[in-house]
Amino acid sequence: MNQITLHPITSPLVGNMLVPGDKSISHRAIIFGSLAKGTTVISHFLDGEDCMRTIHAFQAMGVKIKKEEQRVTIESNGVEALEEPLKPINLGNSGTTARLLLGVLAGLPFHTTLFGDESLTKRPMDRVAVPLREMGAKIDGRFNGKYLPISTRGGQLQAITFHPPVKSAQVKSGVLLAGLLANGMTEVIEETKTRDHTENMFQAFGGEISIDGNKISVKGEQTLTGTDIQVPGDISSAAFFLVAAAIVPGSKITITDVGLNQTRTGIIDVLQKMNVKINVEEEKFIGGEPIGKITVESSDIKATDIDGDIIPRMIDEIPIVALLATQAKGTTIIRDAEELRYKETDRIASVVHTLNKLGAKIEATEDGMIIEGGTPITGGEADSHGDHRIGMMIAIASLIAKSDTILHQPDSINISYPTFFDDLAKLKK
Ligand SMILES: O=C(O)C1=C[C@@H](OP(=O)(O)O)[C@@H](O)[C@H](O)C1
Ligand SMILES: C=C(OP(=O)(O)O)C(=O)O
Repeated sequence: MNQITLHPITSPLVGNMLVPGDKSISHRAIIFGSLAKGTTVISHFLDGEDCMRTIHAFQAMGVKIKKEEQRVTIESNGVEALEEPLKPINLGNSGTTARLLLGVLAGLPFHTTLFGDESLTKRPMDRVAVPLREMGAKIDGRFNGKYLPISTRGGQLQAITFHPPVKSAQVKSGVLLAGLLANGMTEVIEETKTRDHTENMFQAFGGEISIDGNKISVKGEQTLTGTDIQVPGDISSAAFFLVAAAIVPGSKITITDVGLNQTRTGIIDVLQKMNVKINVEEEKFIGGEPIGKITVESSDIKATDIDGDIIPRMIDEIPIVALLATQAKGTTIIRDAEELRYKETDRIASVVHTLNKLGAKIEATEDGMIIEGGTPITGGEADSHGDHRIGMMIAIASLIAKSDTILHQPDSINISYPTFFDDLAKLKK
C-alpha cells in the first residue's frame, strides 16, 4: 500500500492496551540465544521487520530458530557452531542488527558480507568498525568500511578499553559482544549512560559482566547458557499512544506490561515536565527489566526545554514529542540531539519538514529544533520517507488535524509496529 487516508478523530481515545515487544530487547534475545549453548524461548517477541532481519542473519549462520507468532525458540550449540553464511546477509532497514551483528562477526573466523536498504546504506558503521578493527577484526566496505556493504573476516580478538565517541547503545553493544569473544577483559566507558539491555541480557544468559557507574567490563571467552526471555512492551511504541492520549481531548489510555527501564524512560520525565497527567506503576522485574503500567489522560500541555543526559533516554521518542510540543503552551527547545541526523532519516530534517507541512511552526537547529506551541494541525499530504517513527508521528498528528491526512509510505510502520493501526482502532469508541 503506497498511501492511506487518515481521518481526524471525532471521539476520545479510551481503553487498556498492550504494545508489541521491545525492539531492542527482541534483537538482543535472538543474538544472545544464538551465541548461548542450549535452548532459548522468547515470548512477546516483536514481530516487526527489523527483528526478522536479526533472525534471518543467525539462521544464515546455521542457528535453528523457529518462530510461531510472538514466540521464538532457538536451539544453538554455541558460538563455535556458527557457520560461514553462503550468501550476503540483507539487514534491510535495521541499524541495531547492523551494529550488534558486526560486533559478533568480529569474533567469528569466517567471511561475511552485509548489506541493507537505501536508508541503512547511508548510516555510519565506522563508529563500530573502528573499535572492532582495534580488537583485531578485518572489516572492509564502502568508504573504507564507513558504510554498507561491509565484509568481515573475524578471528582472534584482543580485549580493549573503549570510550565511545558517540552516545550510542548500538556501538557499546557491538563492542561488548566482540568482548565476549575476545581474549581478556573488555571495558566500555560511556560518557552518558545509554540503554543497558545488552548488559541485562549478559546476566540473564549466565554471563559475567560488571557495571561500575558508566564503566562496563565483560570477560572474554565465556560460555553463555540458553534461557527463557519474556520481552516487555516497547516504551518507544507506547510513546505514540501516550502522546495521542495527551492531545486528543477527553482521552484516557492505560498501557500494561510495558518496559520501564530507567535508560528508556526519558519520555515519562518529559511528559511530566510538560504537565501531562500521567501515572506510572512499576509492577515486576523480569530478566533484569522493570515492567509496569502507564496511564495518561488528555491534558493542558506546557512547553519545556529538552537537552543533556535525557536525550539518549528518549532518542527514538523525539519525533512524537515534537508533535506534542506543537500543542503545548509556549516554545519547546530540543538540544544535544544531533544523533537524530543518523537515524532511518535525518530526523531533525524530517520532523521539521513534515510537521511544518501539516501546519506546525518548527525551526531546525544543528542539534535539535525550536517548536512553537499552540499551532493547529491542518492535515494534508505527508510522507513517512520510509521511516517508521515519522509514519507513526504523522498518523497521531492526523487524529487532531482539521481535515484528512494522506500518509504516503505507511508500510514503513511495519519495521517496529505492525499492529499499529489495529491497536489505534481499538481505542476509538
Ligand atoms: O541499541 C539499540 O537497540 C538502539 C539504540 C539507539 O540507537 P543508537 O545506539 O544509534 O543511539 C536507538 O535509536 C535504536 O532504535 C535502538
Ligand atoms: C533508530 C531506530 O532503529 P535502528 O537504529 O535499529 O534502525 C529506531 O527504531 O528508531
